[in-house]
Amino acid sequence: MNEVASLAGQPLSEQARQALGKRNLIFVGLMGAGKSVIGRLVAQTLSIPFIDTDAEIEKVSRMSISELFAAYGETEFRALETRVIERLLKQGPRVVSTGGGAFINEATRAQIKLGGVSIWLKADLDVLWDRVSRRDHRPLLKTENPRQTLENLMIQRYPVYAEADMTILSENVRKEVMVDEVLKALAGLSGEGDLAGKGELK
Ligand SMILES: Nc1ncnc2c1ncn2[C@@H]1O[C@H](COP(=O)(O)OP(=O)(O)O)[C@@H](O)[C@H]1O
Ligand SMILES: O=C(O)C1=C[C@@H](OP(=O)(O)O)[C@@H](O)[C@H](O)C1
Ligand SMILES: [Mg+2]
Repeated sequence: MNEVASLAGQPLSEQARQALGKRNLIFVGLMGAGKSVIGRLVAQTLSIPFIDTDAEIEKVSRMSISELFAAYGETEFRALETRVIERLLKQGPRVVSTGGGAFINEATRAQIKLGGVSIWLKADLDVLWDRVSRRDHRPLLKTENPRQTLENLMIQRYPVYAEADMTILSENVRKEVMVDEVLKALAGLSGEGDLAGKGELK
């Protein structure tokens, strides 16, 4: 009997947790995809510690993301983001929700690929815009036409996010439904698949 078959009959959350094993679970995707919110809920469901990289960056720098961008610029922010994520991924297993640009940075992407199983939360422009336009704390969207900026980022970034291990559509469904989608995808990580052993913490 393979690993998946032996897990059948157990609650989905338990199947997902066992399939993930000692690996980190890392959410990537554009602003508004739901990485922070869904990541936290998935972590609670799996009883695995949760960390949001933006929150961690704000903690270590004692500045908000907007303040960091304003004071040091995006390049410095990315360097800090890379260092923080490298450290966090070594402390797993954790559910790690990244900021939208993290996976686009080559060094950070390489760490994420080595450090666990990545999930791209993919959403269309209308869904993202509806969500991000309700708040104004995202420095990259402080432009004359933020919807156009978001669309440009989609065009640039979607081919890169597609390198994540798994893709889940983020739609306007209840958050619990999104969590279930994630658990189902994880439960499908069989002991024999391409992702077996990938990102296993030593
Ligand atoms: N499935 C969903 N249904 C409704 N609202 C959602 C859903 N997922 C996320 N949101 C909302 O969208 C906004 C952005 O979510 P957030 O997790 O901060 O995205 P990200 O971290 O990817 O930028 C939040 O207000 C959040 O509550
Ligand atoms: O897409 C990006 O480059 C960014 C996304 C933000 O995180 P969320 O995706 O959680 O909003 C935050 O890291 C920063 O404003 C930059
Ligand atoms: Mg976030």
